[in-house]
Amino acid sequence: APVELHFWHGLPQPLGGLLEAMVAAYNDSQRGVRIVPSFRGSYPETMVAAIAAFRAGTAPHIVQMFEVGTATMMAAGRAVIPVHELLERTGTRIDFSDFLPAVRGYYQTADGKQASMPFNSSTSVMFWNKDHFRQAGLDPEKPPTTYAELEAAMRRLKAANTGAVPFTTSWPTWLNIEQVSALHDIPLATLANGFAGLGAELRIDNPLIRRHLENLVRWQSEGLYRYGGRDNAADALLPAGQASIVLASSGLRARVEKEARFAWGEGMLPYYDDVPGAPINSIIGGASFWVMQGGPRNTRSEAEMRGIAEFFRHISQPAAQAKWHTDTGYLPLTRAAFEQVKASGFYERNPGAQVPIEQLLRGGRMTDNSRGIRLGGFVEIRVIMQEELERALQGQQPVAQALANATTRGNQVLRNFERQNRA
Ligand SMILES: O=P(O)(O)OC[C@H](O)CO
Repeated sequence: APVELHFWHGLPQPLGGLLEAMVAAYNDSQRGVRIVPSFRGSYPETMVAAIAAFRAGTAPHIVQMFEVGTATMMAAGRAVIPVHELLERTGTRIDFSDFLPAVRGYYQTADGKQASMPFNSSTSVMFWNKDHFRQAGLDPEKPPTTYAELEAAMRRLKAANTGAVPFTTSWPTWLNIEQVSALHDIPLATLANGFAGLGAELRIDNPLIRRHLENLVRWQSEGLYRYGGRDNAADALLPAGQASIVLASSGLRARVEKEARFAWGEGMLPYYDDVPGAPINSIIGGASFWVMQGGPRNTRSEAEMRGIAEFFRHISQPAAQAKWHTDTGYLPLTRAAFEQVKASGFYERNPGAQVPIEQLLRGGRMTDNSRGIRLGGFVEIRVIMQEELERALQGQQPVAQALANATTRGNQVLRNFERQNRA
């Protein structure tokens, strides 16, 4: 009988279905392994469930974890089998040198060892409703590129009475704090956003982030911006025709393709053009796959380890990568897959689908501020930032207060994490 491997994921539809179809095709392609996928709710819910299951001795073999949980998983000790160890122990070769450095590096330890298996990496982009642009007398083929242009476009859209709010952002902190910091080459935290070790402190209370969040509050009061809720809740607004411009994960493309009943485009994130040197590259989002022990007294067998390693080798191949990228809008993670998709003419047939890659390479100089974020307890810190931002948007506190509070509370989480992990 084949080895059965449990795989928990956190992707909503239609992405979850595409992921499960990928797994089903793999199951059909060989006899040794059967992977059993199961949807466990949002990324944060999946993370909490996997950690609790480890304690109970019932953890899945593989769990999909968003990038925000990376430092936490790296510190999870015995619960996790690092990918480099899995590959060594099973004698499996995966050529990580062909992976995009921004992706591979996000999931590597300080000494360059692969901790988790990159899979659905995204970056954030802009989707816009071309029909609404036409109604507003805007060029539907020219999305705003700067925040000044965005504001002008929002006013035109509002005046056109399209029935939709002009602008919204999904993943509120990813888009409005984390990506804004990266694009403008400004630190989110000290110690290279945490990559240089424990002991980092938040630096989000700075003039650029204050200015941006104050803009959101102002735009909201003028009916130009709508806060769409925490995490990916605002994803629904663009495909439903309820928002004309959304900043969201490039992985939203699959849903827009499926649900939008209007012409739409995919473009780069806007930036503040009076910030010298901006914009540089955006950071990745999305998730990677972590290998877990079953529990404190439930370790994996050699056959299970071999099965997981084989599956990881399979998903690193150009064919699997290219299919996932073109089906969903997530990045092609290897150069080989990108070349294959380019040669197929896919980007000519699907304008905008190359934007995430171009934006990830924009500026050509990744810095400590645009490499990514490696902060312990970042899942919790995001909740704190969302809470404080919400209070500002509800008029309960000025943005300056929200940033001061988020910094104090977030730094407390960082200090606790440091204390628990220094030993
Ligand atoms: O929607 P995803 O999968 O690209 O994830 C978006 C963010 O990275 C989550 O932190």
